[in-house]
Amino acid sequence: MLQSHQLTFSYAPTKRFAFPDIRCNDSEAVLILGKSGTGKTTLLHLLALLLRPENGSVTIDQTDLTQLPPAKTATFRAAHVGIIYQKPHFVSALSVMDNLLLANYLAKNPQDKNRARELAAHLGFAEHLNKKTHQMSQGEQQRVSIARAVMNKPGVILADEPTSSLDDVNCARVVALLREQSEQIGASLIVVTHDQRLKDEFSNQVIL
Ligand SMILES: Nc1ncnc2c1ncn2[C@@H]1O[C@H](COP(=O)(O)OP(=O)(O)OP(=O)(O)O)[C@@H](O)[C@H]1O
Repeated sequence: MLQSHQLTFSYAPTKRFAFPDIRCNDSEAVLILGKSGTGKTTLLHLLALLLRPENGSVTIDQTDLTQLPPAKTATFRAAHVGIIYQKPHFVSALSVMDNLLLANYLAKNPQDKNRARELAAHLGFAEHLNKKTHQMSQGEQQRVSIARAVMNKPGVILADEPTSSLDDVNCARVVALLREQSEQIGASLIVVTHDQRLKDEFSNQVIL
């Protein structure tokens, strides 16, 4: 379960954001819609504590992230939050398999090759596990991103514009996979986007 309360953030005194509260129960999904520049990525980064809010709190599975000592934040995030970025960030020197296992390592969990193989088979990139990520198409890379985000069965999945660069077929496929994976592990799924194609896919919506 994810809940934010009265989050505010400033990049500069003239650029201040006060965000609506977000609540997303286990196995549920919330779509956060907004035009370019309304602060969608900023909000997502606050929810993951990649940015520290000026005020307010972010609670994930009963832990208030804003109260965690900085040294514990990265490990908590790695174990409890799966993040899918608009453009996937991988370690280019590593294989697809090792990029997936890195998620386990960063969360201080045992490396689970079987889970990586299962996810790859289910998400349709089993034959690419030994490749480097740059040898895959954008749609394939997006599916690897989803697999990496759920490697540790996190309580929360945060997706930043997961579909904006995809065609309609891959857009529908990525949404279906995100929902299916989050329901399977009982995670809260938060998607931020300006992609109007997703409007009809989610009943819980927050407009920025
Ligand atoms: N590091 C930064 N320093 C100063 N201003 C920033 C910084 N990052 C973002 N901004 C500004 O804050 C505002 C919100 O940015 P943000 O990336 O959260 O918007 P967004 O809604 O995700 O936009 P888009 O849909 O275009 O990705 C923008 O006006 C942006 O210029």
